[in-house]
Amino acid sequence: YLCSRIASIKLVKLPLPPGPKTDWLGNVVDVPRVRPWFTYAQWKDVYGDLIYIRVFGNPILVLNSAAVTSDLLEKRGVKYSSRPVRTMIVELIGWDWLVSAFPYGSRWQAHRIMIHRHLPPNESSVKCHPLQVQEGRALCRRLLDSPRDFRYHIRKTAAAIVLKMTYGQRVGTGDDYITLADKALASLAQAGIFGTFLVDYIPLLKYAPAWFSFQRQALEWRKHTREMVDLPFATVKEELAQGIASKCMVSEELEHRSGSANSTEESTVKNVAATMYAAGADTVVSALSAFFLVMALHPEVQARGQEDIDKVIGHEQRLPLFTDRPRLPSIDYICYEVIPLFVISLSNLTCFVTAAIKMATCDSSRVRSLPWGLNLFDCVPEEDVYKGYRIPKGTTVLPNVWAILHDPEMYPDPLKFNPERFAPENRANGLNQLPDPAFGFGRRLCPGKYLAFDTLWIVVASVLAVYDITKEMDENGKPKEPVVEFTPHSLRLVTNVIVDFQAYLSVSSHPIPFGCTITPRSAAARELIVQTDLDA
Ligand code: HEM
Repeated sequence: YLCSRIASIKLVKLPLPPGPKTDWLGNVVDVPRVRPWFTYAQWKDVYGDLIYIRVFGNPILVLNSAAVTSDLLEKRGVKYSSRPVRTMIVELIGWDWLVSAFPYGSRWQAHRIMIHRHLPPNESSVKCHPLQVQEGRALCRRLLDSPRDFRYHIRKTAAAIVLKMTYGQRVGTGDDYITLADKALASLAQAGIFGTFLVDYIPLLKYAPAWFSFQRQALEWRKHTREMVDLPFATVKEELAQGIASKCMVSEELEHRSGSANSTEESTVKNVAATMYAAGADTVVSALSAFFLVMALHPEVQARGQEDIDKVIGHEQRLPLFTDRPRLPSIDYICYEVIPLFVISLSNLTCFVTAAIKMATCDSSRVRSLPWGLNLFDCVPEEDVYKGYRIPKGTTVLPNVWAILHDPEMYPDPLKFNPERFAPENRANGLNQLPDPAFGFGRRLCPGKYLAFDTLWIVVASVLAVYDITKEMDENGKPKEPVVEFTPHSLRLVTNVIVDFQAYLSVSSHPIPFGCTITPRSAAARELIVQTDLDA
């Protein structure tokens, strides 16, 4: 007992990690509301890779390099994988089913195991490939009919893959679910910012009578949140009872239990399915939108990808398949370089920040990224010591993914959009590592990583095989520069997020609406789009 007392006294004496000065309330005053990750990256020169700040009294530790992120979130994953419970969002509005918001523990683990049954942790989910090929082709068809609606089409593509996989629903019949999910996800956008409601600061207020306005609001949102989880699940259950259910995650899990799932098992299936949609649809939309934007801006990159596709399959008069992938590395490079362009968020901390970024709009200055931010994150459940610093219990940890993916020592000329950086000859000495930090770290690493990347790959390959993406023309026939800015996050679809401190984390960012022209590359390409079977 004495030893542990002495150890804890010693711990208290250890210094906190360095960080900027605080005001008399203990808050850091000069954290910008917009793109704080840039400021954190700049503070690296002054304070180093670990920066400790306080906001509204809450301790926050920013991790500014891949090395410290790996040390804490990966090597000490047991301590650094939890999430704080947020009163308004989780307890009152009912986002208690969102796996990405679960505190670390056995409940999270049971859900995670089920996710891995359907999304293998270290490899592509090959059984999803036919669906992804099909949706890539369907997208090409839709683009032919109404190319100007490309944003709407890619949203359908992303939703279709996750919906079919989880609930066996096709988009069309699944559109109702998309609307339902949008309504629920909108509550995250509106209530997610920590502090929007007083109950975030004073959790005891959750016991306030139902006539309080925040309670009424929470109740209304709760209805949508519950419906998002319950309704599609009930539909699959009903279809199973009638013997007409398609093969999908929910039907497989329920069949596996031969209809005798207990209520805990049933709720695990429900939660996992709804989380996959919440986590997987909007993030992929961000990626695909960013792809169209950079293709309009970088015709030379597009031409290089098309040239490779033509060499590999052009003469076969067909659209790409996953089996072509080993021979089409340039498509992989484009996808890798697109990933740091959009933001995902995740997190129990968050933002609402204007992640609007000026990406390069002209030939000379190409910016490789930006609206990105800090990856989500974890709260420390017990005091820890790292590099001689004390990390207090309850500290929220923010890995600054932007800084990691734009570290000039790792990614030379990091703001240049340059897919070729990922070619083997440019990756010697640990340079230009794949942008894996975009998918998180350690035990909470995104389980949809391979699914997401495969979707991106097949869409990029299919679209480039048959379309040219160019800037729109103005009334004088001159190219119009697309608006190159990113939203702080999608107002309608905020995925994966438990939003916390305003200006501390970015959620999910999309390019703000921009125009581009999408035309078939040739008459043969048009014919190919029309003639190709959707099924691979
Ligand atoms: C480009 C697309 C995507 C990106 C960039 C992305 C990124 C992330 C990140 C950064 C996290 C948090 C990881 C952490 O806490 O360290 C996460 C969590 C998660 N993602 Fe993704 N994701 C994407 C697509 C998907 C897809 C398609 C799915 C599934 C269909 C998915 C399912 C999940 C789930 C279930 C979690 C929660 C994991 C947990 O808390 O244990 N994601 N994602």
